[in-house]
Amino acid sequence: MNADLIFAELAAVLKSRLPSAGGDPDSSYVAKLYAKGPDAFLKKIGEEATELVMAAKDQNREAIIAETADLWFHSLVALNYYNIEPNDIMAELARRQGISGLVEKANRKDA
Ligand SMILES: N=c1c2ncn([C@@H]3O[C@H](COP(=O)(O)OP(=O)(O)OP(=O)(O)O)[C@@H](O)[C@H]3O)c2ncn1[C@@H]1O[C@H](COP(=O)(O)O)[C@@H](O)[C@H]1O
Repeated sequence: MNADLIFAELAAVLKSRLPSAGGDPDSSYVAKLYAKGPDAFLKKIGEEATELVMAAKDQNREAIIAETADLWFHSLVALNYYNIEPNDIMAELARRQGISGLVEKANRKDA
């Protein structure tokens, strides 16, 4: 299993679900979300994040995995809508590699 490939393949499918690409809300969950507008998928991100927190509080491993998948999926739906590629997030994480969060925070101008 190759995480990069899975993200890239999913991103390509999500692109095809945009209204501009002819996504059909009658046959596609993602196209239905896009047809409803950003509030619909942004609300799902909030819901899935809450469900992940509850799964973690319950120490339910299977639920943590499932809810994280739901959260990542709906986040990718949102990223695609805003024309941001999964690779853009990977690049940001790569940029942060090796920089302690404590050091980064201390160096913020407004810290
Ligand atoms: N990875 C996913 C994926 N993960 C979760 N979901 C859907 O997300 C929805 C929300 O999950 P919930 O557990 O919150 O279910 P719910 O409360 O009944 O949902 P709501 O009615 O509140 O929206 C469910 O309908 C899930 O099936 C997904 N739907 C699609 N994908 C991927 O997206 C591709 C395109 O999907 P379509 O656009 O539907 O063809 C698929 O081939 C998959 O690869």
